Amino acid sequence: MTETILVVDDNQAVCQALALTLELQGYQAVTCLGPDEALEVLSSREVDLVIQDMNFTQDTTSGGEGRQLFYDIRTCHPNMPLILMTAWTDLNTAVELVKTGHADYMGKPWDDTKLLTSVANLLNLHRLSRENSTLVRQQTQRQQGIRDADLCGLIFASGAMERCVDLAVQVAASDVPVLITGPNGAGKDRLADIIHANSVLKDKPLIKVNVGALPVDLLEAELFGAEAGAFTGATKARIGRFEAADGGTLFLDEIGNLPLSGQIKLLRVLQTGEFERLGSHQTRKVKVRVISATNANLTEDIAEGRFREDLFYRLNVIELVLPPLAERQDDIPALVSYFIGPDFSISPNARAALLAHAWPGNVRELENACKRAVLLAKSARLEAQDFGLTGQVMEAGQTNAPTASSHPAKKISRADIEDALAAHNGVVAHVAKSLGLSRQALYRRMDKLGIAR
Ligand SMILES: Nc1ncnc2c1ncn2[C@@H]1O[C@H](COP(=O)(O)OP(=O)(O)OP(=O)(O)O)[C@@H](O)[C@H]1O
Repeated sequence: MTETILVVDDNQAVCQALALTLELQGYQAVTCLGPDEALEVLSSREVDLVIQDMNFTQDTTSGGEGRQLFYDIRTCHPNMPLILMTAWTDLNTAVELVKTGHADYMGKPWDDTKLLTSVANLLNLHRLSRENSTLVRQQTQRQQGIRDADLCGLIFASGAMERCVDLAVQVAASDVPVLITGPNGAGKDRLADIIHANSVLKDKPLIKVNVGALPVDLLEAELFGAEAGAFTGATKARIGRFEAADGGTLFLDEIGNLPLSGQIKLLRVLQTGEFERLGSHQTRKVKVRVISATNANLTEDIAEGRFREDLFYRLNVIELVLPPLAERQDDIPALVSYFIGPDFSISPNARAALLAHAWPGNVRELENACKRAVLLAKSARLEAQDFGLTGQVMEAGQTNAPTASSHPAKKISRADIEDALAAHNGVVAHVAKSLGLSRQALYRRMDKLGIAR
């Protein structure tokens, strides 16, 4: 964008010379011969910088007129960058004015190079301060929006989480589908609660289905319902979760685990609201807002034919990317004090260890570590060893990969699982806990890696 510079000088020749110099540098120059005209221009069009003389009436050399114009401009445009063109008699006044900020002075006759440098510097400074004010304003608005929202007990202190929560609160107002992506235990379920709690549907049901936790053959009956006799063991008719959520919100966790046949049905409900219970030809219709979540790389699943692309775009109208805990370190102390409660505190050593840990199981792992620390603590001041942190620590300078659906969540390796199985004598509940995974997530990972159950 071309920046506009207003030149105010009672000498027409000076105006023309300055305008030419500025225009040759790509600025747009507007000239006027006195203060009244200058103030009129400033009130009627966008100006980015003013170059002004200090005296406008013949035989006046006090600089008083220039000072008056300076303050008149400042009254209406407090941050307007200004360059004062001074004769030696005005120097003291100019120096005094420059001290108020956003201003510079140039002795007459001026040096073109110095003048252009000063113009560029002031414009740059002005741009930065404008950008900064925009950021501050946006942050204040965000914080206000978040303050007014129901955060369902979510604890956070990091900017990354603030942005994520802000987006959740904003999208809550509409009824578009939201896909929450992020690693296990990072708080995707919590974010779904926030979206529902701040939506117009907040008094309607919020139904949650962990798609990954259900056996494939029961999943469709669970989602869409089944008539009696629809499959072995279905002795009576059951309504599905879509019907239960009618008028409200349905949260589909671990959506990446939905088999292809279920994906087709889900796509149809999202498009038309229609579906049939298993074993029935009667078409039913519901109005449900769908929030889904995944820790899987759905774009990879699409490329490998495991997930329908059309369904992905339906679910993913808005994507909320929840960063891993290791990428939002400011949340760690806040979460720790919440989980250990007011009767406990942590030593500086413990704090350092908690910040250095890589948290592959994210907040769930942190919550478990805190519970353990509180149980085993010998005093109210918790030490690093009370948290039992073994295994992964963040390497210096490490930043984990982003968790957008195009990037996989941090992997728990075969060796991690085998080590944990050995350490916990194969007790899956303990292994899952130590890795910060749900039992189902652990089983799925073991199956994928070919580790015997
Ligand atoms: N910011 C937070 N403040 C308080 N508790 C949190 C926060 N984030 C997560 N938790 C707690 O951590 C645990 C795991 O969170 P949640 O179930 O929401 O994670 P998730 O990403 O849905 O995990 P999964 O992918 O395994 O389903 C829960 O007990 C949840 O209440």
